[in-house]
Amino acid sequence: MRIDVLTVLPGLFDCFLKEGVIGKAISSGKVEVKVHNIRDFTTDKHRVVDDVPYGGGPGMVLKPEPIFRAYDELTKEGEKPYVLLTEPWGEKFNQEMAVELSKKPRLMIICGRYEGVDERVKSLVDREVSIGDYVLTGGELPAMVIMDAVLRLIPGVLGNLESLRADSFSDRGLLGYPNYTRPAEFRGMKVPEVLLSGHHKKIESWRKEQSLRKTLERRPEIIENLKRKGLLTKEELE
Ligand SMILES: NC(=S)c1ccno1
Repeated sequence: MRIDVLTVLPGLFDCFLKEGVIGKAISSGKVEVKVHNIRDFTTDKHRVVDDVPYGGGPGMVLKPEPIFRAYDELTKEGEKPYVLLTEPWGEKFNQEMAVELSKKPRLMIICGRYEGVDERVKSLVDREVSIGDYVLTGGELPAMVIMDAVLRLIPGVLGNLESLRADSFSDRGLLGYPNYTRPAEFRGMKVPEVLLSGHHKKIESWRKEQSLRKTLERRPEIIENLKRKGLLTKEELE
């Protein structure tokens, strides 16, 4: 997969693209991520990327020209990207969308900033995406959240596919089970005996029960939804 990011603050991505699982995936060539400074696509000597809103009002709006120039330049060759725009009022990002996006060969993420982008930029956009109902100083952090959730799903990026399977939200949207590691007792808190038993069937059923219990406690609507769709087994319903 290739991802092109358009932003006025490229430096925000430096650590994200160098460290951890994402950094390794990029350095090993499993995925390609290119961050582009929208200012590099301006033509004036002050490299202006924003302007006051028509009709008045607070703040500044990202101008269309530099973004269109960037899009035209970056899409001259190769597959056309699926274009996302990160904005607070976009479609809510979730694991289902992450899975869908992970199957695209190429993405472009336009990071909103200031009061937002000129509305005409949206003629380039396939999906406006929000990571939550709150307003940030810009769309760069949402872009990193989306890239993290999407890139980890690319085959070969996560060493152990098992951890993908055990993800929260990956089994019918159920929350993940509790995890423990050594020591077996820490400050009087013991690891559940079943996890020390070596009995894989019992461990699996304990994990399933914990996952259902946690989902029922924290996200009962997910259980109701699965019940309505007939996606819970008889045992799980008991
Ligand atoms: N909630 C999102 S995605 C956002 C983008 C910019 N500000 O908030």
